[in-house]
Amino acid sequence: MLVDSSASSLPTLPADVQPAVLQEINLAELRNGSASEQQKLSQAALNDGFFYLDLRHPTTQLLLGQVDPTLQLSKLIFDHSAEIKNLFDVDKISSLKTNGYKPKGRNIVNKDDARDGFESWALPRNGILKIGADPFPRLPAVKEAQNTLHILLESLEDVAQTIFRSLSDLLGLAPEHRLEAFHEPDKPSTSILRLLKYHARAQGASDPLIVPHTDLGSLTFLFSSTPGLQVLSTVAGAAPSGEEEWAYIAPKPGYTVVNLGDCVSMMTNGALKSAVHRVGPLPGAGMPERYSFAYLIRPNDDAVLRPLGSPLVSSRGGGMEPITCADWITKKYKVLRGDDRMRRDDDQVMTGGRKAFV
Ligand SMILES: O=C(O)CCC(=O)C(=O)O
Ligand SMILES: [Fe+2]
Repeated sequence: MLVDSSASSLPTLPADVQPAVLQEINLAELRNGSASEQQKLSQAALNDGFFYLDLRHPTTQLLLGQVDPTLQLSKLIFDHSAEIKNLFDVDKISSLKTNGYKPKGRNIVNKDDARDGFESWALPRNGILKIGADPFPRLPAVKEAQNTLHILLESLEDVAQTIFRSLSDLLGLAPEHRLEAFHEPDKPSTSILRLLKYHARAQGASDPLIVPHTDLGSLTFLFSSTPGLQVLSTVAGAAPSGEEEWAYIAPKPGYTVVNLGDCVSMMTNGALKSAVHRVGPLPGAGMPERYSFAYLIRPNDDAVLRPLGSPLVSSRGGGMEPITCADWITKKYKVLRGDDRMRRDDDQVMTGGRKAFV
């Protein structure tokens, strides 16, 4: 069966669940310099770390048109036998985990070593956009989808530039410190398209399917038509205590869910928020089978992450040692894989110290 994000048979959030209330930003208007859209982006970036981006304008139809074909590719890929998928084991074929397959259960979801409930497949932005000379071993199905993937990534790179411009204006950054200068579209980076398949789980188990985490990148564009994504709330709409601090982010057709990641948070000493999120079962309904994909934009390979000079960026305390994105990837994956269990700074690495990684 083909994946069709408009299919009415897809699960929805139970009616009594109050979803997170996020800013809704119109991309076409943001591009045109709309003050109200810039204001909403500032609010989202300084407070929530998550927002909805409206892609329904005629100028973004081409991008939106690649969403279902990408979900179809994802289904095709995960339908391969374990034997074939394991030939592309991400931990064997890619040192920085930018290309290949991760089977279900390889990552931890808590400090007791419980294991995740999803398969994922990383596709390297350098390979798809033909930047640099890294080898790009891939399945025939990926080769055949090259046109879709190229349009998807090129379009999202362009959207990211619009967001970086607006955030750099907000921060009042000097030209050489502007976020665009760290994310040049024609320079190599460790950006990836991550395809995800969550396995169905019967009602009852409460463990998340993916560990509470902040994203290892600068900006993430998320696409899924099935609920399950949750944000640890500073976001309006979520209750203030206990389990209920997790608010579901309802899928919104025609929109992408965008979140800020570790890199921009580190570059602004936490002024730009990288929100903790996870994927969990639906209340009273267990976990439905769920496909999603995320494009994680990361800084260029030569960028060093350290706080930038801005009136909004505090130069005091809380900042981390300067680090390259490659070193951050290595450090974070050690925690994620459970290689380096129970270190004192695990929660810092996984969730920016939000104590959500328990
Ligand atoms: O599947 C989702 O909705 C979220 C995936 C995610 O958080 C990630 O890939 O970093
Ligand atoms: Fe994430």
